[in-house]
Amino acid sequence: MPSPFSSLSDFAALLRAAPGTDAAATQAAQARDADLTKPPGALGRLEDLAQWYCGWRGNARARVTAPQVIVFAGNHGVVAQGISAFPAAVTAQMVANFRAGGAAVNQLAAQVGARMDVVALDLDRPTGDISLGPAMSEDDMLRALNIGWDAVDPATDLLVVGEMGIGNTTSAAAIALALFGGGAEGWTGRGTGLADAALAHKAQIVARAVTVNAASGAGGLEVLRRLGGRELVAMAGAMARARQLRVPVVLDGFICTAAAACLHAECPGALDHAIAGHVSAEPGHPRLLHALGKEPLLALGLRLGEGSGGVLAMGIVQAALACHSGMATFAEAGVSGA
Ligand SMILES: O=C(O)c1ccc[n+]([C@@H]2O[C@H](COP(=O)([O-])O)[C@@H](O)[C@H]2O)c1
Ligand SMILES: Cc1cc2nc[nH]c2cc1C
Repeated sequence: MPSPFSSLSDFAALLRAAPGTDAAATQAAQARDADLTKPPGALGRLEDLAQWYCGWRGNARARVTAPQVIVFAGNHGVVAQGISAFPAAVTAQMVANFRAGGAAVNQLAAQVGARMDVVALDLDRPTGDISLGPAMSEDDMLRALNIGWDAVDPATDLLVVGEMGIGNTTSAAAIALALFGGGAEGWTGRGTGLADAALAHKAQIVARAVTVNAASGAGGLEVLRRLGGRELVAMAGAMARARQLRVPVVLDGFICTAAAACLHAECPGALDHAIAGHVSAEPGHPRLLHALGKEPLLALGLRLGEGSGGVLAMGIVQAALACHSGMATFAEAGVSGA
């Protein structure tokens, strides 16, 4: 199928024209919820989740039957500045591990019955060092957006986009700083486990990246092009495709949320089909979720990426829909109402 966008402004127009929820399905799901054999509200956030999901799927009695996780991988020129505890070679090595089934996300995807795809983006051609200039050209960004867009299975009904990219917490922190301001220190964390001395240096690199790229106040897609990585761009492309298909998205950690925040900055409402799966231990993540108005489902101290926290939260969404769509009503079960 030919790409539906051939410029960043085409892509932005697609975001603005994206579909919303089905109000009738939401209403019918609310009515069903009120009839189920439980005290009103007793399933807490599971009830909100189920109604939200039914609205996006246009089905008042929906279930999650075809979840998908896509792990995008990219390499980052800024690694040359000494901002990660691990060498860039680990990105490709972990891609091999994902493909062999040996990573954490492989085990978690199997737990929830999710299809898992691994997409490596030009690992032997890292992005430009963002502390010196833009990460990528518009052409490069369009390629990565298209790769993300095409990676979504049109038959999926719940999507997690995960990532692998040594150095990408520096990109994510720079994106957060450019979009939401404040000091670089507040958005900069240890990533894979940086020591104290290197952490202060990393915050300086984050601040420099935003200044050098004049990224504060630039549009969301421009911020993503100048400060992102190919895996972040592909995640944004996949999340936009999911929206077009009315497929709900579960966000993962700091990097995934930074990619998502660029869509939100470009087009407010672009993340209405997305929920926060978890809050990671990276200190910028709770701040970013707060800025996006997203309440995480889980808080387990994860700081792995790969889609791991998002996939765990998929299990909660599946459970919410199993209750909503499988429970008996008071009338069906012969249970007396209040
Ligand atoms: O998801 C998160 O919140 C998260 C927090 C810290 C690290 N990571 C993962 O660690 C890698 C980036 O860390 P770093 O230190 O190399 O920037 C990348 O592969 C991410 O998947 C992920
Ligand atoms: C080993 C390793 C696994 C990862 N998975 C996601 N990011 C990662 C970073 C490292 C270093």
